[in-house]
Amino acid sequence: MNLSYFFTNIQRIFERRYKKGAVLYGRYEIIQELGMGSYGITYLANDLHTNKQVVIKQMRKRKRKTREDSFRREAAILRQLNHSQIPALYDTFTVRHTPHLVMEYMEGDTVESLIFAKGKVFTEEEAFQLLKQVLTIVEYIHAKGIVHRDLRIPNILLRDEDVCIIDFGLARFLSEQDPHIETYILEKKLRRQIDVKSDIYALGHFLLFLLYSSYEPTTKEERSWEEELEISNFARTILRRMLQITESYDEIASLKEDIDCMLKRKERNKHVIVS
Ligand SMILES: Nc1ncnc2c1ncn2[C@@H]1O[C@H](COP(=O)(O)OP(=O)(O)OP(=O)(O)O)[C@@H](O)[C@H]1O
Repeated sequence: MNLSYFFTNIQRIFERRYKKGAVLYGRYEIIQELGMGSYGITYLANDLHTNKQVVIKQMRKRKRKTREDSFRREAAILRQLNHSQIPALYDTFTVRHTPHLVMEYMEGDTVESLIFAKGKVFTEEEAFQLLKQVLTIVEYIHAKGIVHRDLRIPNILLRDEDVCIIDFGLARFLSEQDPHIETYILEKKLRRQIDVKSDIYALGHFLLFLLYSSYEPTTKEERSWEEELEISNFARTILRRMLQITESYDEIASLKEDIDCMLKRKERNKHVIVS
């Protein structure tokens, strides 16, 4: 027996992870495990009442108190959000003292798997077009008084032409405070502050991943993104503000305005070149 198989099985027993075919709460039949995050184990399941596929998140056992609070908060946040590009919360239940969330299954590819498994390449224009779609959803989330705090490539997925945002496990109401914020290192602080700027900062890194998808290294020497990426000056200026290298955007609306302006300029330049 190899070591990783051994540890997986120990964890399965300790966490009481469900196997394919298990029926939870007399209603949800497990199809497969999708992954184990820091707070929960996520499954794809079939809702036997509606015959629809759903996602079930089972709270992990360790650090019970923190995780229970986090599950309650995630449920409260999802309940506030009513948007076709955000998973709807369908149900919550507790079995054997373990809370579970049942939510909408957002079928599609995460941006992470598109880039790293499927080799998708984004041009500068495509990257900003995609970012604009994400921003429309994030603007809605902020308008509901919520900040996501985990806008990374595995949590943004593409379903046909639509973008979806998943995993609200770290989301917070903007009215809350994080008592540990001062103990975080700078990078974590910038991502986790309960402020809309954290989402803008995280989306700066999201944008870097999109732009790097078309990057071909010409030297082994590691350089900064500003040296490596060949992007327009306008794109660079926007990115610098998103990453808080220069004065940060205070809200999504002004970032969207800049992106619109940049995309319009690109469109005009295309016509100038053609005519
Ligand atoms: N509503 C959903 N629809 C479709 N897939 C989902 C949904 N929620 C989660 N997933 C998928 O389930 C897997 C596990 O997700 P989960 O959020 O539990 O953990 P994680 O992202 O691996 O870790 P962490 O939460 O610690 O970042 C991921 O591959 C994610 O894409």
